[in-house]
Amino acid sequence: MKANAQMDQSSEPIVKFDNVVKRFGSFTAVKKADFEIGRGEFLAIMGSSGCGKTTTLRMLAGLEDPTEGAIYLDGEQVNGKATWDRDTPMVWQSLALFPFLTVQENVEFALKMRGIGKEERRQRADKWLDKMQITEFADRNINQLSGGQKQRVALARALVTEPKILLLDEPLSALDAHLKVRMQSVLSNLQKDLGITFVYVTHSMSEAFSMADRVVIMSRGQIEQIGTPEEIYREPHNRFVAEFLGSANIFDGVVEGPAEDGGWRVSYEGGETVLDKSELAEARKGQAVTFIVSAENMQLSLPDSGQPGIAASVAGEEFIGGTAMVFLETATGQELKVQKTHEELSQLDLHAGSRIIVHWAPDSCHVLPGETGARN
Ligand SMILES: Nc1ncnc2c1ncn2[C@@H]1O[C@H](COP(=O)(O)OP(=O)(O)OP(=O)(O)O)[C@@H](O)[C@H]1O
Repeated sequence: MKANAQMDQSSEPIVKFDNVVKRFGSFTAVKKADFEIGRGEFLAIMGSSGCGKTTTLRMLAGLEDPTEGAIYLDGEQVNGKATWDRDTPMVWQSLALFPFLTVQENVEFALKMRGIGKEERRQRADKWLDKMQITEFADRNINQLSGGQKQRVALARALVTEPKILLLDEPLSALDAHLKVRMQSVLSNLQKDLGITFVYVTHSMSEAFSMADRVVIMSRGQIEQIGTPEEIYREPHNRFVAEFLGSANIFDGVVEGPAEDGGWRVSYEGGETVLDKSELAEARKGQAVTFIVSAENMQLSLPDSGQPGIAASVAGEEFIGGTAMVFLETATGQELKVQKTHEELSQLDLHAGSRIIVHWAPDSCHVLPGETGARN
C-alpha cells in the first residue's frame, strides 16, 4: 500500500523497517512491516488489542528479533544488536520506575550505567528534572508521587541520555481522563522542543490523532494504512480503517455507467449516487465499488420535502458535545449514522421511529481504494 510520507526529505529516515516479519512459533504477530520514520517525526502506531503494535516497538528497541527482514536505525542494520547497545530508551505503560531509588537516582540511573561521573550525572539529571518541572521532588521516593509526577520522572529518566529516538508504549493509559489530556500536551510540546523522534504505541485514536505527525494503523499484524491524521480521517484506505475510525457510513455499490456531468452513476442497496472522477478515474459498467460518506456529511430531510435519498427510520441518538450522532436504519436493514448540531435536529423534531430521508452531495463520497474492484 501507499504510505503518504510527510517526512523531512532532506535527511535519511532515522528508522527503516524493511519487510519485517515476526513470528512466535506458527503465529505471525507482525506481517511484512515496510515503512520509514523521519528524523524528528512523532509517529503513532495504533490498532486494537493484539494487532502487533508492541511487538513492532519491541523489535525497534531490540527486545525482540525479527524473524525475517531488516530494521535500520540511523542507517545501521540493527538485527541482533542488543538493546543496551542501541540508543532507544522506552517509556512503558507501567513506567517501570525503581521504587527503591529516589526521583533523582531514577533519573541518573542510565548515566550511572554508562559510567558517567557523579558530578556530571547530577548536572545532567538536574537539567531534566527542571525541564520536566519535578525538581522539588528530587529527593522523594517514587511511591510518594502522583500518577502525573511519576510520568514526568519516567520521561526524564528516558531522556537524560539525550537519545535521538524515544519509544513510548501506552504511557498514558493508566491516567485519568483529565491528566491524560494534560500529559498529551506535555509530550507533544516536549517532542517539538527537543526535535527528537517519538514512536508512540496506543490503542487510543484521540491520543494518536491529537499528537502524531503520522499514524500507522495496524490490524492482525498487518499495516493497513500510514498517513497524517488528516489523510487517514479524510481518505481511509480500506474498510478496516473506515470501520476503525467509526465515523463513516460504508456503501457497497456497482457502477451503472457514466453520469451526465462527468463521474460515474453508482447504485447501492437502497439508492443511486454519483461518484466524482477524482474519486474513480476509470470504471466499467458492473464494476464493484465501495465508498464511504462521513457522518458529518450526511444530510437529513423530512419525507414530505420531495428530496430524493434513502428512506430510513430513527433508531436512537447519542450526544457528542455540541452535536449528536443520529442512528438510522434503512428498509433493507442497513445502519447509518448522521452527525448534526442540536439546533438542526430540533428543527426536524426527530424521535425514535421517525421517518427521514438521508442524502448527501456527490463530492462527499470517498472511494475506498483498498477494496477489491474499487481501484482507480
Ligand atoms: N512472546 C510471545 N509469544 C507468543 N505470542 C506473543 C508473544 N508476544 C506477543 N505475542 C502475540 O502476538 C500478538 C501481538 O502482540 P502485541 O503485544 O504486539 O499486541 P498489541 O497490539 O501491542 O496489543 P495490546 O494493545 O493488547 O498490548 C498477540 O496475539 C500476542 O498474544
